[in-house]
Amino acid sequence: MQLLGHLPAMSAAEVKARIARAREASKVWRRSSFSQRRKLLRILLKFIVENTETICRVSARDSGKPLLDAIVGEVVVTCEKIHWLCKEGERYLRPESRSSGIMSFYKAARVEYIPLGVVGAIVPWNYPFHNVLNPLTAALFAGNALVIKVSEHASWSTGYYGRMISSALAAAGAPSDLVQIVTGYGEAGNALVTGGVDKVIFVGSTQVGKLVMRAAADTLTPVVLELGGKDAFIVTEDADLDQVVQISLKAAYLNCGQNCAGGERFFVHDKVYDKFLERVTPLIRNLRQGNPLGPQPVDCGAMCMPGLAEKVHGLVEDAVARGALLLAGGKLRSASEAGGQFYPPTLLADVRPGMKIWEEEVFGPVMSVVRWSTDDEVVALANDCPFGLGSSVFAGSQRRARAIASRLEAGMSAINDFGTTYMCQSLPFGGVKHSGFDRFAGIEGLRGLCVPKSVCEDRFPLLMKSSIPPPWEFPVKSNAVAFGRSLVAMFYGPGLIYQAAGLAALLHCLVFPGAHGKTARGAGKSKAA
Ligand SMILES: NC(=O)c1ccc[n+]([C@@H]2O[C@H](COP(=O)([O-])OP(=O)(O)OC[C@H]3O[C@@H](n4cnc5c(N)ncnc54)[C@H](O)[C@@H]3O)[C@@H](O)[C@H]2O)c1
Repeated sequence: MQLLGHLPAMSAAEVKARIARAREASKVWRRSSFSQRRKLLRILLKFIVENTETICRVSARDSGKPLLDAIVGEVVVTCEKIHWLCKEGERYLRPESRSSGIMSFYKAARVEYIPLGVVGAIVPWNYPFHNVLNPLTAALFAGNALVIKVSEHASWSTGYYGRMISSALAAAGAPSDLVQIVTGYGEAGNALVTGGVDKVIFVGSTQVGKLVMRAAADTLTPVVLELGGKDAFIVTEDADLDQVVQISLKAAYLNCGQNCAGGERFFVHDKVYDKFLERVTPLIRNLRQGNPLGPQPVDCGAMCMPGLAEKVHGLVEDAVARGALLLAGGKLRSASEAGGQFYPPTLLADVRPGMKIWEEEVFGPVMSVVRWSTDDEVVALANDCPFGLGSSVFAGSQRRARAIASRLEAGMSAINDFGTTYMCQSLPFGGVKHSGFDRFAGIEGLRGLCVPKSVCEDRFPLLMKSSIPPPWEFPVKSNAVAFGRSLVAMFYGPGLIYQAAGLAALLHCLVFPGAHGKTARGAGKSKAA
Protein backbone atom coordinates (compact mmCIF):
# COMPACT_ATOMS: atom_id res chain seq x y z
CA MET A 1 0.00 0.00 0.00
CA GLN A 2 2.89 2.37 -0.70
CA LEU A 3 3.34 4.64 -3.70
CA LEU A 4 5.79 3.13 -6.19
CA GLY A 5 5.58 5.77 -8.92
CA HIS A 6 3.39 7.27 -11.60
CA LEU A 7 2.53 6.02 -15.07
CA PRO A 8 0.36 7.57 -17.76
CA ALA A 9 -3.33 6.70 -17.96
CA MET A 10 -3.36 6.52 -21.75
CA SER A 11 -6.19 8.04 -23.75
CA ALA A 12 -8.00 6.24 -26.56
CA ALA A 13 -6.01 8.29 -29.10
CA GLU A 14 -2.71 7.23 -27.53
CA VAL A 15 -3.77 3.59 -27.57
CA LYS A 16 -4.69 3.87 -31.25
CA ALA A 17 -1.31 5.44 -32.00
CA ARG A 18 0.36 2.48 -30.24
CA ILE A 19 -1.64 0.04 -32.33
CA ALA A 20 -0.58 1.88 -35.50
CA ARG A 21 3.09 1.62 -34.51
CA ALA A 22 2.70 -2.07 -33.77
CA ARG A 23 0.95 -2.51 -37.14
CA GLU A 24 3.98 -1.12 -39.00
CA ALA A 25 6.34 -3.36 -37.01
CA SER A 26 4.15 -6.40 -37.67
CA LYS A 27 4.59 -5.95 -41.44
CA VAL A 28 8.31 -6.56 -41.01
CA TRP A 29 8.10 -9.26 -38.34
CA ARG A 30 5.55 -11.43 -40.16
CA ARG A 31 8.28 -12.17 -42.72
CA SER A 32 10.80 -13.23 -40.04
CA SER A 33 12.03 -16.82 -40.05
CA PHE A 34 11.40 -19.23 -37.21
CA SER A 35 15.10 -19.18 -36.38
CA GLN A 36 14.93 -15.38 -35.94
CA ARG A 37 11.94 -15.79 -33.63
CA ARG A 38 13.73 -18.48 -31.65
CA LYS A 39 16.74 -16.20 -31.36
CA LEU A 40 14.57 -13.51 -29.79
CA LEU A 41 13.03 -15.95 -27.32
CA ARG A 42 16.41 -17.39 -26.38
CA ILE A 43 17.73 -13.91 -25.65
CA LEU A 44 14.75 -13.35 -23.35
CA LEU A 45 15.26 -16.73 -21.72
CA LYS A 46 18.93 -16.05 -21.04
CA PHE A 47 18.06 -12.72 -19.44
CA ILE A 48 15.36 -14.35 -17.29
CA VAL A 49 17.68 -17.11 -16.10
CA GLU A 50 20.43 -14.63 -15.25
CA ASN A 51 18.10 -12.18 -13.52
CA THR A 52 15.55 -14.48 -11.87
CA GLU A 53 15.83 -12.91 -8.45
CA THR A 54 15.52 -9.33 -9.70
CA ILE A 55 12.48 -10.26 -11.77
CA CYS A 56 10.91 -11.82 -8.67
CA ARG A 57 11.75 -8.88 -6.43
CA VAL A 58 10.20 -6.45 -8.91
CA SER A 59 7.07 -8.61 -9.11
CA ALA A 60 6.96 -8.89 -5.30
CA ARG A 61 7.21 -5.13 -4.92
CA ASP A 62 4.43 -4.56 -7.44
CA SER A 63 2.05 -7.35 -6.39
CA GLY A 64 2.97 -8.28 -2.80
CA LYS A 65 3.78 -11.95 -3.51
CA PRO A 66 6.57 -13.90 -1.77
CA LEU A 67 9.69 -14.55 -3.84
CA LEU A 68 9.06 -18.29 -3.99
CA ASP A 69 5.57 -17.70 -5.39
CA ALA A 70 7.14 -15.41 -7.99
CA ILE A 71 9.72 -18.03 -8.95
CA VAL A 72 7.04 -20.70 -9.42
CA GLY A 73 4.24 -18.59 -10.87
CA GLU A 74 6.16 -15.97 -12.80
CA VAL A 75 9.54 -17.38 -13.81
CA VAL A 76 9.26 -21.18 -14.06
CA VAL A 77 6.09 -21.12 -16.17
CA THR A 78 7.55 -18.44 -18.43
CA CYS A 79 10.79 -20.41 -18.94
CA GLU A 80 8.76 -23.54 -19.57
CA LYS A 81 6.72 -21.70 -22.19
CA ILE A 82 9.76 -20.29 -23.99
CA HIS A 83 11.40 -23.69 -23.93
CA TRP A 84 8.31 -25.30 -25.44
CA LEU A 85 7.93 -22.63 -28.12
CA CYS A 86 11.57 -22.94 -29.16
CA LYS A 87 11.43 -26.72 -29.21
CA GLU A 88 8.01 -27.43 -30.72
CA GLY A 89 6.45 -24.13 -31.84
CA GLU A 90 7.62 -24.32 -35.45
CA ARG A 91 6.23 -27.84 -35.86
CA TYR A 92 2.71 -26.57 -35.18
CA LEU A 93 2.94 -23.43 -37.30
CA ARG A 94 4.36 -25.04 -40.42
CA PRO A 95 1.84 -25.75 -43.20
CA GLU A 96 -0.02 -28.95 -42.34
CA SER A 97 -1.28 -31.42 -44.96
CA ARG A 98 -4.88 -32.50 -44.71
CA SER A 99 -6.79 -35.22 -46.51
CA SER A 100 -8.59 -33.99 -49.60
CA GLY A 101 -11.68 -36.22 -49.44
CA ILE A 102 -13.37 -38.27 -52.16
CA MET A 103 -14.52 -35.70 -54.70
CA SER A 104 -11.22 -33.79 -54.58
CA PHE A 105 -9.02 -36.91 -54.63
CA TYR A 106 -6.72 -35.30 -57.20
CA LYS A 107 -6.06 -32.27 -54.97
CA ALA A 108 -3.46 -31.64 -52.27
CA ALA A 109 -5.00 -29.84 -49.29
CA ARG A 110 -3.20 -28.04 -46.47
CA VAL A 111 -3.58 -25.42 -43.77
CA GLU A 112 -1.12 -22.54 -43.64
CA TYR A 113 -0.78 -20.62 -40.39
CA ILE A 114 -0.55 -16.94 -41.33
CA PRO A 115 0.28 -14.37 -38.62
CA LEU A 116 -2.79 -12.40 -37.55
CA GLY A 117 -0.97 -9.05 -37.55
CA VAL A 118 -1.47 -7.17 -34.29
CA VAL A 119 -2.62 -9.08 -31.21
CA GLY A 120 -4.15 -7.12 -28.35
CA ALA A 121 -3.89 -8.50 -24.82
CA ILE A 122 -5.56 -7.18 -21.68
CA VAL A 123 -4.24 -8.69 -18.47
CA PRO A 124 -4.81 -8.57 -14.70
CA TRP A 125 -2.44 -7.83 -11.84
CA ASN A 126 -1.89 -11.21 -10.19
CA TYR A 127 1.30 -12.15 -12.09
CA PRO A 128 2.82 -8.90 -13.40
CA PHE A 129 5.71 -10.65 -15.18
CA HIS A 130 4.12 -13.83 -16.52
CA ASN A 131 0.91 -12.07 -17.59
CA VAL A 132 3.03 -9.94 -19.96
CA LEU A 133 5.49 -12.60 -21.12
CA ASN A 134 2.79 -15.23 -21.65
CA PRO A 135 0.98 -13.52 -24.55
CA LEU A 136 4.16 -11.82 -25.71
CA THR A 137 6.21 -14.95 -26.34
CA ALA A 138 3.41 -16.77 -28.18
CA ALA A 139 2.25 -13.76 -30.21
CA LEU A 140 5.77 -12.91 -31.39
CA PHE A 141 6.66 -16.52 -32.09
CA ALA A 142 3.57 -16.74 -34.32
CA GLY A 143 4.87 -13.71 -36.28
CA ASN A 144 2.67 -10.99 -34.78
CA ALA A 145 3.13 -7.69 -33.00
CA LEU A 146 1.61 -7.29 -29.55
CA VAL A 147 -0.11 -4.40 -27.83
CA ILE A 148 -0.63 -5.26 -24.18
CA LYS A 149 -2.70 -3.39 -21.64
CA VAL A 150 -1.43 -4.13 -18.15
CA SER A 151 -3.50 -3.75 -15.01
CA GLU A 152 -3.77 -0.40 -13.27
CA HIS A 153 -2.97 -2.33 -10.06
CA ALA A 154 0.38 -3.66 -11.30
CA SER A 155 1.88 -1.25 -13.82
CA TRP A 156 5.04 -0.10 -12.07
CA SER A 157 6.97 -3.29 -12.86
CA THR A 158 6.50 -2.72 -16.60
CA GLY A 159 9.28 -0.15 -16.33
CA TYR A 160 11.83 -2.88 -15.70
CA TYR A 161 10.10 -5.58 -17.73
CA GLY A 162 9.60 -3.11 -20.60
CA ARG A 163 13.33 -2.32 -20.69
CA MET A 164 14.07 -6.03 -20.75
CA ILE A 165 11.72 -6.50 -23.72
CA SER A 166 13.12 -3.49 -25.66
CA SER A 167 16.69 -4.67 -25.14
CA ALA A 168 15.82 -8.20 -26.28
CA LEU A 169 14.10 -6.87 -29.42
CA ALA A 170 17.17 -4.76 -30.23
CA ALA A 171 19.58 -7.63 -29.59
CA ALA A 172 17.55 -9.94 -31.84
CA GLY A 173 17.32 -7.34 -34.63
CA ALA A 174 13.52 -7.22 -34.35
CA PRO A 175 11.54 -3.98 -34.93
CA SER A 176 11.58 -1.83 -31.81
CA ASP A 177 7.82 -1.14 -32.02
CA LEU A 178 6.88 -4.81 -32.05
CA VAL A 179 5.67 -4.74 -28.44
CA GLN A 180 3.66 -1.83 -27.09
CA ILE A 181 2.76 -1.63 -23.41
CA VAL A 182 -0.40 0.31 -22.63
CA THR A 183 -0.97 1.63 -19.12
CA GLY A 184 -4.21 3.05 -17.81
CA TYR A 185 -7.70 2.12 -16.72
CA GLY A 186 -10.69 0.39 -18.27
CA GLU A 187 -11.01 3.09 -20.95
CA ALA A 188 -7.55 2.24 -22.26
CA GLY A 189 -8.54 -1.43 -22.34
CA ASN A 190 -11.72 -0.55 -24.21
CA ALA A 191 -9.72 1.52 -26.72
CA LEU A 192 -7.54 -1.52 -27.36
CA VAL A 193 -10.58 -3.72 -28.03
CA THR A 194 -12.13 -1.24 -30.44
CA GLY A 195 -8.90 0.18 -31.89
CA GLY A 196 -8.42 -2.22 -34.79
CA VAL A 197 -6.31 -5.07 -33.43
CA ASP A 198 -6.77 -8.44 -35.15
CA LYS A 199 -7.63 -10.43 -32.02
CA VAL A 200 -8.07 -9.69 -28.34
CA ILE A 201 -6.90 -11.99 -25.59
CA PHE A 202 -8.67 -10.91 -22.46
CA VAL A 203 -7.53 -12.26 -19.11
CA GLY A 204 -9.56 -10.95 -16.20
CA SER A 205 -12.90 -11.06 -14.44
CA THR A 206 -16.08 -12.51 -15.92
CA GLN A 207 -17.81 -9.15 -15.44
CA VAL A 208 -15.26 -7.21 -17.53
CA GLY A 209 -15.00 -10.12 -20.00
CA LYS A 210 -18.65 -9.52 -20.91
CA LEU A 211 -17.94 -5.82 -21.54
CA VAL A 212 -14.99 -6.75 -23.74
CA MET A 213 -17.08 -9.18 -25.78
CA ARG A 214 -19.81 -6.56 -26.26
CA ALA A 215 -17.29 -3.95 -27.40
CA ALA A 216 -15.57 -6.42 -29.72
CA ALA A 217 -18.89 -7.20 -31.43
CA ASP A 218 -18.99 -3.74 -33.04
CA THR A 219 -15.80 -4.33 -35.00
CA LEU A 220 -16.18 -8.13 -35.20
CA THR A 221 -12.86 -8.46 -33.45
CA PRO A 222 -12.33 -12.06 -32.30
CA VAL A 223 -11.85 -12.52 -28.56
CA VAL A 224 -10.38 -15.18 -26.32
CA LEU A 225 -11.85 -14.90 -22.83
CA GLU A 226 -9.78 -16.26 -19.95
CA LEU A 227 -11.96 -15.41 -16.98
CA GLY A 228 -12.49 -16.31 -13.37
CA GLY A 229 -12.29 -19.73 -11.77
CA LYS A 230 -13.26 -21.58 -8.63
CA ASP A 231 -11.45 -24.86 -9.02
CA ALA A 232 -12.62 -28.08 -7.42
CA PHE A 233 -10.02 -30.11 -5.52
CA ILE A 234 -11.42 -33.58 -4.88
CA VAL A 235 -9.97 -36.01 -2.34
CA THR A 236 -11.28 -39.59 -2.15
CA GLU A 237 -11.08 -41.77 0.99
CA ASP A 238 -8.11 -43.78 -0.36
CA ALA A 239 -6.03 -40.83 -1.61
CA ASP A 240 -2.48 -40.46 -0.31
CA LEU A 241 -3.08 -37.84 2.42
CA ASP A 242 0.64 -37.24 2.92
CA GLN A 243 0.81 -36.05 -0.67
CA VAL A 244 -2.56 -34.29 -0.63
CA VAL A 245 -1.99 -32.13 2.47
CA GLN A 246 0.99 -30.12 1.18
CA ILE A 247 -0.38 -29.87 -2.35
CA SER A 248 -3.74 -28.65 -1.05
CA LEU A 249 -2.01 -25.85 0.87
CA LYS A 250 -0.20 -24.72 -2.30
CA ALA A 251 -3.45 -24.92 -4.28
CA ALA A 252 -5.21 -22.65 -1.79
CA TYR A 253 -2.49 -20.24 -0.64
CA LEU A 254 0.01 -19.87 -3.50
CA ASN A 255 0.10 -16.18 -4.41
CA CYS A 256 -2.24 -15.61 -1.47
CA GLY A 257 -4.98 -17.39 -3.39
CA GLN A 258 -5.01 -14.78 -6.17
CA ASN A 259 -5.03 -17.36 -8.94
CA CYS A 260 -7.61 -17.86 -11.66
CA ALA A 261 -6.93 -21.60 -11.60
CA GLY A 262 -6.51 -21.85 -7.83
CA GLY A 263 -8.05 -24.46 -5.56
CA GLU A 264 -11.07 -22.88 -3.88
CA ARG A 265 -13.47 -25.75 -3.20
CA PHE A 266 -11.94 -28.76 -1.42
CA PHE A 267 -14.25 -31.77 -1.58
CA VAL A 268 -12.99 -34.31 0.96
CA HIS A 269 -14.54 -37.75 1.38
CA ASP A 270 -16.50 -38.29 4.57
CA LYS A 271 -14.15 -41.09 5.71
CA VAL A 272 -11.05 -38.86 5.71
CA TYR A 273 -12.76 -35.50 6.26
CA ASP A 274 -11.84 -35.12 9.93
CA LYS A 275 -8.35 -36.48 9.40
CA PHE A 276 -7.75 -34.02 6.56
CA LEU A 277 -8.88 -31.09 8.71
CA GLU A 278 -6.72 -32.31 11.64
CA ARG A 279 -3.69 -32.36 9.36
CA VAL A 280 -4.18 -29.03 7.56
CA THR A 281 -5.50 -26.87 10.43
CA PRO A 282 -2.23 -26.50 12.42
CA LEU A 283 -0.23 -26.01 9.24
CA ILE A 284 -2.53 -23.21 8.09
CA ARG A 285 -2.53 -21.55 11.51
CA ASN A 286 1.28 -21.52 11.44
CA LEU A 287 1.74 -20.07 7.97
CA ARG A 288 3.92 -16.97 8.20
CA GLN A 289 2.50 -13.91 6.50
CA GLY A 290 4.22 -10.60 5.96
CA ASN A 291 6.34 -8.34 3.80
CA PRO A 292 7.73 -10.53 1.01
CA LEU A 293 10.84 -8.37 0.80
CA GLY A 294 11.50 -8.34 4.54
CA PRO A 295 14.44 -10.04 6.27
CA GLN A 296 12.53 -13.26 7.16
CA PRO A 297 11.06 -15.66 4.59
CA VAL A 298 7.26 -15.65 4.49
CA ASP A 299 4.75 -18.24 3.30
CA CYS A 300 2.06 -15.77 2.33
CA GLY A 301 2.28 -12.23 1.09
CA ALA A 302 -0.18 -9.40 0.63
CA MET A 303 -3.29 -8.87 -1.46
CA CYS A 304 -2.73 -6.70 -4.48
CA MET A 305 -6.00 -5.08 -5.53
CA PRO A 306 -7.29 -2.42 -3.13
CA GLY A 307 -10.47 -3.56 -1.39
CA LEU A 308 -9.92 -7.27 -2.10
CA ALA A 309 -9.27 -8.18 1.57
CA GLU A 310 -12.65 -6.65 2.55
CA LYS A 311 -14.38 -8.53 -0.26
CA VAL A 312 -12.82 -11.84 0.81
CA HIS A 313 -13.71 -11.16 4.43
CA GLY A 314 -17.33 -10.48 3.46
CA LEU A 315 -17.55 -13.94 1.86
CA VAL A 316 -15.99 -15.58 4.94
CA GLU A 317 -18.37 -13.76 7.31
CA ASP A 318 -21.38 -14.77 5.23
CA ALA A 319 -20.27 -18.43 5.23
CA VAL A 320 -19.76 -18.42 9.01
CA ALA A 321 -23.14 -16.78 9.55
CA ARG A 322 -24.73 -19.58 7.49
CA GLY A 323 -23.08 -22.39 9.44
CA ALA A 324 -19.53 -22.85 8.15
CA LEU A 325 -16.82 -23.62 10.73
CA LEU A 326 -13.95 -21.14 10.85
CA LEU A 327 -10.86 -23.18 11.76
CA ALA A 328 -8.09 -20.72 10.87
CA GLY A 329 -7.67 -17.06 9.89
CA GLY A 330 -10.77 -15.09 9.05
CA LYS A 331 -9.72 -11.89 10.84
CA LEU A 332 -9.58 -8.62 8.94
CA ARG A 333 -7.03 -6.03 10.02
CA SER A 334 -6.81 -2.54 8.58
CA ALA A 335 -3.93 -1.83 6.19
CA SER A 336 -2.35 0.61 8.66
CA GLU A 337 -2.57 -1.87 11.51
CA ALA A 338 -1.22 -4.77 9.41
CA GLY A 339 1.40 -2.73 7.52
CA GLY A 340 -0.24 -3.49 4.18
CA GLN A 341 -3.27 -5.25 2.75
CA PHE A 342 -2.93 -8.67 4.36
CA TYR A 343 -5.69 -11.24 4.70
CA PRO A 344 -4.73 -14.29 6.77
CA PRO A 345 -4.74 -17.81 5.33
CA THR A 346 -8.26 -18.96 6.21
CA LEU A 347 -9.83 -22.38 6.60
CA LEU A 348 -13.58 -22.94 6.43
CA ALA A 349 -15.12 -26.37 6.99
CA ASP A 350 -18.69 -27.58 6.33
CA VAL A 351 -19.18 -25.18 3.43
CA ARG A 352 -22.54 -25.79 1.76
CA PRO A 353 -24.77 -24.56 -1.10
CA GLY A 354 -26.62 -21.41 -0.15
CA MET A 355 -23.53 -19.63 1.12
CA LYS A 356 -22.19 -16.84 -1.11
CA ILE A 357 -18.77 -18.50 -1.09
CA TRP A 358 -20.33 -21.54 -2.76
CA GLU A 359 -20.94 -19.53 -5.94
CA GLU A 360 -18.65 -16.49 -5.98
CA GLU A 361 -14.99 -16.50 -6.90
CA VAL A 362 -12.94 -15.66 -3.78
CA PHE A 363 -9.57 -14.92 -5.39
CA GLY A 364 -8.02 -14.89 -1.94
CA PRO A 365 -6.43 -17.19 0.69
CA VAL A 366 -9.47 -19.22 1.69
CA MET A 367 -9.73 -23.02 1.69
CA SER A 368 -13.40 -24.04 1.74
CA VAL A 369 -13.86 -27.70 2.69
CA VAL A 370 -16.94 -29.69 1.70
CA ARG A 371 -17.91 -33.22 2.84
CA TRP A 372 -19.10 -35.92 0.39
CA SER A 373 -19.65 -39.66 0.34
CA THR A 374 -20.32 -41.03 -3.16
CA ASP A 375 -18.62 -40.35 -6.48
CA ASP A 376 -21.90 -39.29 -8.07
CA GLU A 377 -22.50 -36.86 -5.23
CA VAL A 378 -19.07 -35.24 -5.51
CA VAL A 379 -19.40 -34.83 -9.27
CA ALA A 380 -22.78 -33.13 -8.81
CA LEU A 381 -21.43 -30.87 -6.04
CA ALA A 382 -18.34 -29.90 -8.03
CA ASN A 383 -20.41 -29.13 -11.14
CA ASP A 384 -22.82 -26.99 -9.14
CA CYS A 385 -20.76 -23.90 -9.91
CA PRO A 386 -20.93 -21.12 -12.49
CA PHE A 387 -17.19 -21.46 -13.22
CA GLY A 388 -15.30 -24.28 -14.89
CA LEU A 389 -11.60 -23.54 -15.27
CA GLY A 390 -9.25 -26.09 -13.64
CA SER A 391 -9.80 -29.09 -11.36
CA SER A 392 -7.85 -31.70 -9.41
CA VAL A 393 -8.83 -35.21 -8.38
CA PHE A 394 -6.84 -37.29 -5.89
CA ALA A 395 -7.62 -41.00 -5.47
CA GLY A 396 -5.80 -44.19 -4.54
CA SER A 397 -6.65 -45.54 -7.96
CA GLN A 398 -5.66 -43.40 -10.91
CA ARG A 399 -8.51 -45.01 -12.83
CA ARG A 400 -11.11 -43.78 -10.35
CA ALA A 401 -9.56 -40.29 -10.29
CA ARG A 402 -9.70 -40.22 -14.09
CA ALA A 403 -13.32 -41.40 -14.08
CA ILE A 404 -14.35 -38.62 -11.69
CA ALA A 405 -12.32 -36.00 -13.57
CA SER A 406 -13.89 -36.97 -16.90
CA ARG A 407 -17.30 -35.97 -15.51
CA LEU A 408 -16.24 -32.56 -14.25
CA GLU A 409 -17.37 -29.47 -16.14
CA ALA A 410 -13.93 -27.89 -16.38
CA GLY A 411 -11.45 -26.90 -19.06
CA MET A 412 -8.58 -28.67 -17.31
CA SER A 413 -8.12 -31.62 -14.93
CA ALA A 414 -4.99 -32.65 -13.05
CA ILE A 415 -5.06 -36.27 -11.89
CA ASN A 416 -3.46 -36.79 -8.45
CA ASP A 417 -1.89 -33.36 -8.73
CA PHE A 418 -2.63 -29.66 -8.93
CA GLY A 419 -1.84 -27.11 -11.65
CA THR A 420 0.19 -29.48 -13.82
CA THR A 421 -2.00 -28.79 -16.84
CA TYR A 422 -0.58 -25.26 -16.74
CA MET A 423 2.99 -26.39 -16.35
CA CYS A 424 2.70 -28.58 -19.48
CA GLN A 425 2.92 -25.79 -21.99
CA SER A 426 1.85 -27.96 -24.91
CA LEU A 427 -1.65 -28.06 -23.37
CA PRO A 428 -4.30 -25.45 -24.06
CA PHE A 429 -5.36 -23.24 -21.15
CA GLY A 430 -8.95 -22.15 -20.71
CA GLY A 431 -12.32 -22.88 -19.24
CA VAL A 432 -15.99 -23.55 -19.78
CA LYS A 433 -19.11 -21.79 -18.48
CA HIS A 434 -18.34 -18.43 -16.85
CA SER A 435 -14.62 -19.15 -16.96
CA GLY A 436 -14.64 -18.14 -20.62
CA PHE A 437 -14.02 -19.77 -23.97
CA ASP A 438 -11.50 -20.45 -26.65
CA ARG A 439 -7.99 -21.33 -25.62
CA PHE A 440 -4.77 -19.55 -24.96
CA ALA A 441 -1.44 -21.36 -24.67
CA GLY A 442 -0.61 -24.81 -25.96
CA ILE A 443 -0.86 -25.88 -29.57
CA GLU A 444 -4.45 -24.62 -29.87
CA GLY A 445 -3.58 -21.23 -28.39
CA LEU A 446 -0.49 -20.82 -30.56
CA ARG A 447 -2.42 -21.63 -33.71
CA GLY A 448 -5.16 -19.30 -32.50
CA LEU A 449 -2.71 -16.45 -33.00
CA CYS A 450 -2.76 -17.16 -36.73
CA VAL A 451 -5.27 -17.20 -39.55
CA PRO A 452 -5.64 -20.89 -40.42
CA LYS A 453 -5.67 -20.42 -44.17
CA SER A 454 -6.96 -23.35 -46.21
CA VAL A 455 -5.08 -23.97 -49.46
CA CYS A 456 -5.91 -26.53 -52.12
CA GLU A 457 -3.95 -27.26 -55.29
CA ASP A 458 -3.56 -29.98 -57.93
CA ARG A 459 -1.73 -32.99 -56.62
CA PHE A 460 -0.49 -33.98 -60.11
CA PRO A 461 -0.81 -30.75 -62.13
CA LEU A 462 0.60 -32.27 -65.31
CA LEU A 463 -1.80 -35.24 -65.22
CA MET A 464 -5.07 -33.98 -63.87
CA LYS A 465 -6.80 -30.63 -63.55
CA SER A 466 -10.32 -29.57 -62.69
CA SER A 467 -12.60 -29.13 -65.71
CA ILE A 468 -16.35 -28.72 -65.80
CA PRO A 469 -17.93 -32.01 -67.07
CA PRO A 470 -19.83 -31.54 -70.38
CA PRO A 471 -23.37 -31.97 -68.90
CA TRP A 472 -22.66 -29.14 -66.45
CA GLU A 473 -21.08 -26.68 -68.87
CA PHE A 474 -23.12 -23.53 -69.45
CA PRO A 475 -25.68 -23.71 -70.87
CA VAL A 476 -26.27 -26.82 -68.71
CA LYS A 477 -27.47 -29.89 -70.60
CA SER A 478 -30.78 -31.67 -70.08
CA ASN A 479 -29.01 -34.57 -68.33
CA ALA A 480 -27.12 -32.29 -65.89
CA VAL A 481 -29.10 -33.46 -62.84
CA ALA A 482 -28.97 -37.13 -63.88
CA PHE A 483 -25.23 -36.79 -64.26
CA GLY A 484 -24.98 -35.26 -60.79
CA ARG A 485 -27.08 -38.08 -59.31
CA SER A 486 -24.85 -40.68 -60.95
CA LEU A 487 -21.78 -38.96 -59.56
CA VAL A 488 -23.20 -39.01 -56.04
CA ALA A 489 -24.09 -42.70 -56.38
CA MET A 490 -20.65 -43.55 -57.77
CA PHE A 491 -18.71 -41.79 -55.00
CA TYR A 492 -20.93 -42.19 -51.96
CA GLY A 493 -23.24 -45.13 -52.77
CA PRO A 494 -23.62 -47.79 -50.06
CA GLY A 495 -21.56 -50.68 -51.40
CA LEU A 496 -19.73 -51.65 -54.55
CA ILE A 497 -22.80 -52.69 -56.57
CA TYR A 498 -24.48 -49.35 -55.99
CA GLN A 499 -21.28 -47.51 -56.85
CA ALA A 500 -20.73 -49.58 -60.01
CA ALA A 501 -24.29 -48.78 -61.11
CA GLY A 502 -23.51 -45.12 -60.51
CA LEU A 503 -20.41 -45.37 -62.68
CA ALA A 504 -22.40 -47.06 -65.45
CA ALA A 505 -25.06 -44.34 -65.26
CA LEU A 506 -22.42 -41.65 -65.33
CA LEU A 507 -20.77 -43.09 -68.44
CA HIS A 508 -24.17 -43.41 -70.06
CA CYS A 509 -24.82 -39.70 -69.42
CA LEU A 510 -21.54 -38.86 -71.10
CA VAL A 511 -21.94 -41.19 -74.08
CA PHE A 512 -25.69 -40.61 -74.63
CA PRO A 513 -26.30 -37.04 -73.51
CA GLY A 514 -29.95 -37.09 -74.70
CA ALA A 515 -31.06 -40.34 -72.96
CA HIS A 516 -30.93 -39.21 -69.36
CA GLY A 517 -34.47 -40.16 -68.36
CA LYS A 518 -33.92 -43.90 -68.80
CA THR A 519 -30.28 -44.28 -67.89
CA ALA A 520 -30.02 -42.65 -64.50
CA ARG A 521 -32.98 -44.52 -63.05
CA GLY A 522 -31.92 -46.79 -60.17
CA ALA A 523 -28.48 -45.33 -59.75
CA GLY A 524 -28.44 -42.67 -57.08
CA LYS A 525 -32.23 -42.32 -57.20
CA SER A 526 -33.88 -43.23 -53.94
CA LYS A 527 -37.16 -45.15 -53.97
CA ALA A 528 -38.92 -42.26 -52.27
CA ALA A 529 -37.67 -39.85 -54.94
N1 LIG B 1 -8.49 -17.41 -16.74
C1 LIG B 1 -7.32 -16.81 -16.64
O1 LIG B 1 -6.40 -17.11 -17.38
C2 LIG B 1 -7.11 -15.75 -15.59
C3 LIG B 1 -5.81 -15.45 -15.17
C4 LIG B 1 -5.64 -14.50 -14.18
C5 LIG B 1 -6.73 -13.85 -13.64
N2 LIG B 1 -7.98 -14.15 -14.08
C6 LIG B 1 -9.14 -13.48 -13.50
O2 LIG B 1 -8.90 -12.09 -13.38
C7 LIG B 1 -9.65 -11.55 -12.32
C8 LIG B 1 -8.77 -10.67 -11.46
O3 LIG B 1 -8.15 -9.71 -12.24
P1 LIG B 1 -8.65 -8.19 -12.31
O4 LIG B 1 -9.33 -7.84 -11.05
O5 LIG B 1 -7.50 -7.37 -12.77
O6 LIG B 1 -9.72 -8.30 -13.48
P2 LIG B 1 -10.48 -7.11 -14.22
O7 LIG B 1 -11.43 -7.79 -15.13
O8 LIG B 1 -10.99 -6.13 -13.27
O9 LIG B 1 -9.33 -6.39 -15.06
C9 LIG B 1 -8.57 -7.05 -16.04
C10 LIG B 1 -8.05 -6.03 -17.04
O10 LIG B 1 -9.15 -5.49 -17.76
C11 LIG B 1 -9.01 -4.07 -17.84
N3 LIG B 1 -10.35 -3.48 -18.01
C12 LIG B 1 -11.20 -3.01 -17.07
N4 LIG B 1 -12.34 -2.55 -17.66
C13 LIG B 1 -12.21 -2.76 -19.00
C14 LIG B 1 -13.03 -2.52 -20.12
N5 LIG B 1 -14.24 -1.98 -20.01
N6 LIG B 1 -12.57 -2.87 -21.35
C15 LIG B 1 -11.37 -3.45 -21.49
N7 LIG B 1 -10.54 -3.69 -20.47
C16 LIG B 1 -10.95 -3.35 -19.22
C17 LIG B 1 -8.33 -3.72 -16.53
O11 LIG B 1 -7.77 -2.45 -16.60
C18 LIG B 1 -7.31 -4.85 -16.42
O12 LIG B 1 -6.16 -4.56 -17.18
C19 LIG B 1 -10.18 -12.74 -11.55
O13 LIG B 1 -11.53 -12.95 -11.86
C20 LIG B 1 -9.36 -13.89 -12.08
O14 LIG B 1 -9.96 -15.15 -11.98
C21 LIG B 1 -8.19 -15.08 -15.04
